[in-house]
Amino acid sequence: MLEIKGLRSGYARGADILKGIDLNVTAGERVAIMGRNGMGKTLLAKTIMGLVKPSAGDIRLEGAPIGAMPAHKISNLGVAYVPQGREIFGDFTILENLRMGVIGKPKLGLEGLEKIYDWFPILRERQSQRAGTMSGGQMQQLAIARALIGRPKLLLLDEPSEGIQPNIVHEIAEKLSAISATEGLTVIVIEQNFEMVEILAERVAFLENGLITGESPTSRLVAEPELITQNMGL
Ligand SMILES: Nc1ncnc2c1ncn2[C@@H]1O[C@H](COP(=O)(O)OP(=O)(O)OP(=O)(O)O)[C@@H](O)[C@H]1O
Repeated sequence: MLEIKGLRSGYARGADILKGIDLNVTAGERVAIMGRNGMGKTLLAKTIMGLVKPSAGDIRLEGAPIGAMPAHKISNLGVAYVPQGREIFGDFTILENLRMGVIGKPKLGLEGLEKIYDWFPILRERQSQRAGTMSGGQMQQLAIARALIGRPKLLLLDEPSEGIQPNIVHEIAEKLSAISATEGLTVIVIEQNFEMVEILAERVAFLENGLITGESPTSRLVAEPELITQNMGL
């Protein structure tokens, strides 16, 4: 459903950090992108989302070229992004934050809210409270829920385990796997934390020096964990 070929991209003109990314993700698949800090994982997510324009290469979503599209159009085609750091509006209530997930989507209202609340019951319980009062794990659930309420086909997550306690990391990974399985949601997760990757992703692609330098089924990395450090150039 997502085909990336020869993708080059950078934050500054003429300084490409991604130097020819090739990556194919099939519908309903859950793929993790792992790599050392500063390798351009966030840039890859931002480029797929249309927040940074590629300087070369091709990105296709279900066959349609999206590389030159602005972010709101890509969002309307069914791609959602949960950024690193979550970007929750702490002064707004949980429900108000969820409403933001359907802004700019004229065909969607809050009809998906009950399903979202069934997936993340803490958000139902606390819907009228200010989001800034929640724990890191609860805020991450809210950020994911805000992305899901727009009914994406492809969900991009950037370091969702950051700043979250291990038991909540497991819970979020299991929840996302279940949602992906029941809804056919395709997931690309940028993640350094293998505990989340192990539960959530079926396959790992390693990003090193601007290229995808290796790929492996997650099960193989569980059996041979030394492959993780080798592939990450550590
Ligand atoms: N807004 C920006 N303008 C210019 N350079 C940037 C900007 N944001 C990040 N960079 C640099 O671009 C490179 C790639 O950053 P990016 O955040 O995409 O990597 P990453 O693999 O996601 O790293 P991390 O795991 O630390 O978030 C890094 O060297 C970073 O310092």
